[in-house]
Amino acid sequence: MTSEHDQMRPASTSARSVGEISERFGLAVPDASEQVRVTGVTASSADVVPGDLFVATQGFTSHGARYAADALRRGAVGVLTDARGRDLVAESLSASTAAAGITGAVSPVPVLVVPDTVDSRALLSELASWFYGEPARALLTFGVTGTNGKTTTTYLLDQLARAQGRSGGLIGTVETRSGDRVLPSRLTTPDAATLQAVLATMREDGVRSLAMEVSSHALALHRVDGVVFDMVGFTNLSQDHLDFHETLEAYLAAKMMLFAPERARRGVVVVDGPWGRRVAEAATVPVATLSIEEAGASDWWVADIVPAVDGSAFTLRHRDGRTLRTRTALPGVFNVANAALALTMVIEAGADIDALSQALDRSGGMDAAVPGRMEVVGVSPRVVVDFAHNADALELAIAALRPTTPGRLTVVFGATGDRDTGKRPIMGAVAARTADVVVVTDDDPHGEPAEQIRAAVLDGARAAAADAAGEPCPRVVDVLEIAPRARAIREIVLAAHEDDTVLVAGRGHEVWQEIDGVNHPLDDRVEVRAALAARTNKTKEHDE
Ligand SMILES: CC(=O)N[C@H]1[C@@H](OP(=O)(O)OP(=O)(O)OC[C@H]2O[C@@H](n3ccc(=O)[nH]c3=O)[C@H](O)[C@@H]2O)O[C@H](CO)[C@@H](O)[C@@H]1O[C@H](C)C(=O)N[C@@H](C)C(=O)N[C@H](CCC(=O)O)C(=O)O
Ligand SMILES: Nc1ncnc2c1ncn2[C@@H]1O[C@H](COP(=O)(O)OP(=O)(O)OP(=O)(O)O)[C@@H](O)[C@H]1O
Repeated sequence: MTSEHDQMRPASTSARSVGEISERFGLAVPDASEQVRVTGVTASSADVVPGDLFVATQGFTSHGARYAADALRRGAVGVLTDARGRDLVAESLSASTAAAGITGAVSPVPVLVVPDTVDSRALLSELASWFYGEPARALLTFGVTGTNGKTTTTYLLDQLARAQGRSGGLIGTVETRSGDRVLPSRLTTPDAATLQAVLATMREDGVRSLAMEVSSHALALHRVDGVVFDMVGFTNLSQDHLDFHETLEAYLAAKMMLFAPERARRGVVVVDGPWGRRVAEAATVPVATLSIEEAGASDWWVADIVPAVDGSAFTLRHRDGRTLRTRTALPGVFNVANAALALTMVIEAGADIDALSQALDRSGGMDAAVPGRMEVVGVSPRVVVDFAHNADALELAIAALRPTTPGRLTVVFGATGDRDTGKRPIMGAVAARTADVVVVTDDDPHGEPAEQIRAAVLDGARAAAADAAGEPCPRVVDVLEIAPRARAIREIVLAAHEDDTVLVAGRGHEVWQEIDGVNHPLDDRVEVRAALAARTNKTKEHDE
């Protein structure tokens, strides 16, 4: 494989000729090129493997056609692009020839041009799905959308597929998994060409069930147009990603696209909030409703939740009397919501509730561990690493840990640069309203000065801490600023008492911190373990 990145491609694909592609999609192409054989499709020059058709679309930062020379050098046998892209392909090739001299020049390839009336991203989806033989049809497909809980719910769906004896595939923020093959993911939902190649790989690997996260970006940018999910699920909606969607209404509208016949056959919607109720009402495919908060008002609901340090037991009930009692090892009521959604999706997709119940009893419940999601890295003091990176998730994560924290609850977190700036003070305020110690540090600053991001978070935290101090029952909240992040984690873990809880929020499974376009290694779990080890050594030295 010549790609810079690891990727999943099916070992065998039926080659299609350029003539076949141009005819199928009504694209003009020079006659002499019709016999050129295409063996793969990609939208990223860095991912090209020899024989690929390189689909060059207009992006937000550049036009893919600018990378045509790179794609050809890696073995692309054709380029599909729009009218502007055709000119850019020519520019890219002549610039590359000028730079390399005639001997290093890449040979021109057929360029298929998409008419102005056609959306190139939508065409990419349709083309990739057709090219790989509509691989989604070979799988039982589950798609999950919502602001929070997608990753967790897909891991739980994957576990349920395995409990039912089906080999599972997974696509989401943390990783992409086909049978035993695992790759770290670059996006939550991959671009259409990558997605269809992964689905074709799963079909080849004998995977029978797919659990996949479907982000709002993916829906808005046509990444999943080539899939009609057998079952889709909606977790919740709260403020996030407004740098992209601009308004919550537009964000909801993007999520809603999943609940239409073009994208899904059926769905399950958590209706514990106004947004979920709107999704259920406006869906144009049949949906079952699920509530965690209210019994009897929806098709399914959760009852008898018994929370514990190591997860919660709960009962899922249907209005027709069907029930299933099980447990999830993930802490917090919000994880009961994720577990109940996964169960309901599987049951609504046709699983027998009693057989499922027995399978779960045998395996000890829903014990899927999700990397960086409420991951307990230390027990005394308890140190939990979580991916909460918006106000709603942060509040719920802190609330989930409060009942089992005899001492003080500290939260260490920051906000990302260049993204949804409005959520920063809200996150600061939420943290100060719910934790005892708020430590504001850095997340991924991207291209923004880190101190500017921290200042916005601190504004919200300090205002809420002042409010807490003035309440009838005053609450003392310490608000600290410590950077960089590794130092914040180390200092807080070293200073914590044994009965305290430290929540390190926002980065979960991530292993790189991006500052000004440069990736620096940073894994919260590694930093926590190092701080815990330093703590142990300090205690030993003290005892000696
Ligand atoms: C807004 C957005 O989603 N942008 C994604 C989109 O970028 P774009 O279309 O603007 O592309 P571009 O960077 O202008 O480049 C134009 C074209 O040139 C191609 N190119 C570019 C460079 C190169 O060397 N060679 C090359 O061929 C690109 O593949 C692209 O087709 O397509 C790119 C290639 O697939 C993605 O890397 C990029 O994700 C950016 C980095 C991103 O941060 N996306 C986030 C916001 C995102 O998609 N997040 C969601 C949800 C997350 C969540 O719920 O928390 C997700 O699904 O991950
Ligand atoms: N059902 C839920 N409701 C609210 N918050 C949740 C829920 N499930 C998880 N969370 C919180 O959101 C964080 C992210 O969870 P998860 O990764 O499962 O969601 P996600 O939708 O995949 O997020 P992202 O798209 O950003 O990767 C968790 O670490 C937890 O703090």
